[in-house]
Amino acid sequence: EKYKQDDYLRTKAELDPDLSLPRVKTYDFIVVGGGTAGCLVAGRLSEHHNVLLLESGGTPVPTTANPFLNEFVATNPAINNIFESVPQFNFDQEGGGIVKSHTGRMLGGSGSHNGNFYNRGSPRDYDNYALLTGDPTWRYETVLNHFKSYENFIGDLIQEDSRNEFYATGGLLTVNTDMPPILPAWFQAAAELGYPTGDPNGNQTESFTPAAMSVENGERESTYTAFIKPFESTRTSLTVMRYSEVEQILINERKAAYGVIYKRHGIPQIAHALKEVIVSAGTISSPLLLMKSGIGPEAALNAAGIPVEINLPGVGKNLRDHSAVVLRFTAQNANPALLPRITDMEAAIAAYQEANRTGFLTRLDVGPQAFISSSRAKANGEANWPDHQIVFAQHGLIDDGTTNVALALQIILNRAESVGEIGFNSTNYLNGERDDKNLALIDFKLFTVLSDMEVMIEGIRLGLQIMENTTSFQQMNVAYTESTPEACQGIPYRSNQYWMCYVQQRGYSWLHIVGTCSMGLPGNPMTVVDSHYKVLGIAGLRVIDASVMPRTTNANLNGGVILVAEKGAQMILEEHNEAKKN
Ligand SMILES: Cc1cc2nc3c(=O)[nH]c(=O)nc-3n(C[C@H](O)[C@H](O)[C@H](O)COP(=O)(O)OP(=O)(O)OC[C@H]3O[C@@H](n4cnc5c(N)ncnc54)[C@H](O)[C@@H]3O)c2cc1C
Repeated sequence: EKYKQDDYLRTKAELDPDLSLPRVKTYDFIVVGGGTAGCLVAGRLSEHHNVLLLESGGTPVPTTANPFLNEFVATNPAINNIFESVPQFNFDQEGGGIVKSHTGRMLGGSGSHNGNFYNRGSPRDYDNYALLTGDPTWRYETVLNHFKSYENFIGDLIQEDSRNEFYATGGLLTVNTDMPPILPAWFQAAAELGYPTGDPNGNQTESFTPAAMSVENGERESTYTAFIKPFESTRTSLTVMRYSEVEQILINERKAAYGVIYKRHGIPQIAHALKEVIVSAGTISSPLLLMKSGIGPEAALNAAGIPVEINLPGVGKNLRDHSAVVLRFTAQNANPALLPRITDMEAAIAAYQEANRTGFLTRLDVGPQAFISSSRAKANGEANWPDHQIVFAQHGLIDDGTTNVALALQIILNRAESVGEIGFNSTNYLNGERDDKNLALIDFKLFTVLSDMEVMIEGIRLGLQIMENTTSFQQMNVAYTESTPEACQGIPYRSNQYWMCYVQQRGYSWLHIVGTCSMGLPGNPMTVVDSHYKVLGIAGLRVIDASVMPRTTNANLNGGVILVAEKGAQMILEEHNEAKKN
């Protein structure tokens, strides 16, 4: 609230004396949304062009910097948009089936409140994008150069001999490895079950791996801290406007985008773009902004009374997500060397506050992890393209004087075949509603494809094996402690039917949503943008964020979104430099 008030006073002083008429200012590029993708794109383009970045939130609060405190910042409505889904019937039934998606509303976006897990995904994910778009530059061997250009990889590796091929230092965003004391036990469990060990990035294959994190010296690295914050006060070609909500993209009679209408602290403003408007408002708000501007499925636009600029039926469709369940355990004979806990909180905080931060609070609060190929993946000839992920977590981090330590495994289905959508609430729109939270009809539809449920149950069974059937964890006397959901009472315990019921009751969205402005082949009716992110049928307009990814990657998403943004920024710079030369 203080940040907002300070920014409001600055805005008022700047716009005084005339607050009644919108100002019109002109830039080369306008970037809508300063989240994971938008901050990188605005930062990179402003190295060469005059750029306006419009973000509906403000500067991230200091609490966002600590990797351990993400749960306190991820759900606070002052800095997040909290969207409610339409009722879901295949998961989250114990929670009422209304899923709350909390996406960051601040510079850095969801990358300023997320868990700091950093995974690129599988090379096969990008090879698949090349197939889906018909553009070979999406193949991993090519996008690897983009990963290397923005990453500053300073972490340890399990496969040290792969360092030169897959990693680079010198990029603006630091990536590190989290090596918790439990890692050797995790790897031993892998060996007992016949799985290899490896690294999560580089060349992800079926393996147990450490977690990688976007953390430097104990502080969160986001695209805001890496690409905007260090340059904002000195780079005159970069203008960042906070608390600035874009309401509409301006499109002329030649079907070219030439600017945006936005409200800065509620004060109407207009900005014009000489070159391009780039929408980076995230998987929920990007399709909504397109629809508010007349770009989307004709029927939905007609129902809302919005003049149709172009009929693109794919806008809001193809919602893809990671679906998850958690299994809880207790280590009844925990080895404190492997599962250390904080015995002195003040000492832990003091260690964190040293110039060279050390200790518990510099680490991730979850990890290590495993990437597994299900029997469905194997039957599809994709043994080398894992489709689920298992993430270990130690809870109860503060020592309570007992040897009992709470543990959990998250089982995540990363390459789900179930497809959802984001519809447009035309009734609310006709009633004058413009807030995305009241316009989005989010329908995840997770687990609507039966084989997704089967893969999830396979993952659950593997999770139980890791904890219950390996000497590694049995030495700690690990026991499964999750209660039976009420709706599943009476179903034979641990049968497939039981786990199906369990998933329906307690399954949840991992909030790694993509695909609602999907890249694709031009002839595909679901395609919204081409492989260069250009909106079909409208000149001067691109979408660059998670919404253009046609499928989720096989891992936490942020690394993939940063890649999408870096590739986009390089493409735009090349195209406009070429244009200048010509
Ligand atoms: C709770 C949560 C935890 C996650 N944890 C992880 C993790 O540990 N590791 C990982 O890799 N990934 C994680 N993710 C996923 C990852 O953070 C997101 O996929 C990624 O940040 C999406 O980037 P984006 O640029 O598409 O959107 P966002 O980062 O969400 O950015 C969109 C931005 O646009 C702004 N905006 C929206 N509408 C407008 C408008 N009309 N005008 C102006 N501004 C607007 C928003 O305020 C926001 O800042 C998590 C996501 C969530 C929600």
